[in-house]
Amino acid sequence: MLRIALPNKGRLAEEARELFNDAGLEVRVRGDRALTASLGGEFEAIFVRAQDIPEFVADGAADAGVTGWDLVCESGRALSALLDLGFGRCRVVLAAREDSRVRTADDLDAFGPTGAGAVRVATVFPGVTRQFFEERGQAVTLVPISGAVEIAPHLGIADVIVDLTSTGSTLKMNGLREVATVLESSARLIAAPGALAAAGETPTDKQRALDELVMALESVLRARGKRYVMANVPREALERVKQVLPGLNGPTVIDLLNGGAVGTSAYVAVHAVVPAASIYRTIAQLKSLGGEGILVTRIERLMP
Ligand SMILES: Nc1ncnc2c1ncn2[C@@H]1O[C@H](COP(=O)(O)OP(=O)(O)OP(=O)(O)O)[C@@H](O)[C@H]1O
Ligand SMILES: O=P(O)(O)OC[C@H]1O[C@H](OP(=O)(O)OP(=O)(O)O)[C@H](O)[C@@H]1O
Ligand SMILES: [Mg+2]
Repeated sequence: MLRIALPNKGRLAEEARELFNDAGLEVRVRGDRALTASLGGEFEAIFVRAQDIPEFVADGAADAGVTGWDLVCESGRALSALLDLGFGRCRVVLAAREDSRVRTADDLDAFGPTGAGAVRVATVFPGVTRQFFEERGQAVTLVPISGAVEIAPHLGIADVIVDLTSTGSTLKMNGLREVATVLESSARLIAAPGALAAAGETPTDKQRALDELVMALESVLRARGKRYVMANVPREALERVKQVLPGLNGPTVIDLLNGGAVGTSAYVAVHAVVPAASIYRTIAQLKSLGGEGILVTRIERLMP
């Protein structure tokens, strides 16, 4: 049995569950507040706080987990990210009051009447923050707090903060200016390196299950940004159509057998996988090349 730790609530919970569902690992919860669930086959989920997942995976309480990279870094544990899951994108940043003189991290050196070392940094990421300033050779005083960090500079308990941002609206709303990026984060699938080989169960079974999980999630993530396009296009426009539809290995071209001999029909069907972001342009280009019966569908999984 491969046990996977998933966030029970908060920013990452819903998208993690959706991704696993899309990959065929349907979360079958026994009740509203159940802490474990079967994912079918040899997979089971435990639902815990995103903050605790790095510890659980590092200690072997779970074989793999889904959590934010920021939390993995903060834990300081040796964990590998097997996959970037693409959601929960945010940054840990250094921010100062808009009305302060601090515009870059270097400005902290000249901060305050007592000089370097006097800068107080409020954060829920003391580990990541300490490492950031250590690497820069700057002495700071950490003010660890557990939430609502943005208010600290206005309360006079800190000069700057290190906190999460994505759209930037919380910083702005609180009169703060982003000064430097400390860390870029997104949700990752994590595992402890070498842990599966040491587990009681036949190591190859767990490792194989984990490999299958990675492949299943990867194929769903790859498919999300793509669309499958089908169209009937004039045979004489085929070369230009190929420019529009590069596809994975170029489009699949299928003869339309409307009574005539193979290779003689005026139209051919073309199928291709294209980036979802430019689908509107692909359709317009196919249209202008005489394309008809254009059909676009989502793809569930994609394995190259
Ligand atoms: N604004 C955001 N945009 C994108 N991802 C975010 C954002 N805020 C947090 N995250 C990601 O989600 C993770 C969990 O944050 P979440 O808000 O769910 O928990 P929390 O508020 O830190 O803790 P809790 O609500 O359990 O007390 C973060 O560590 C980060 O990886
Ligand atoms: O740049 P933005 O898009 O404004 O996002 C940043 C905010 O999002 C997170 O808080 P969240 O909304 O998760 O609330 P929380 O403080 O209860 O965790 C984070 O702690 C920031 O406060
Ligand atoms: Mg939050």
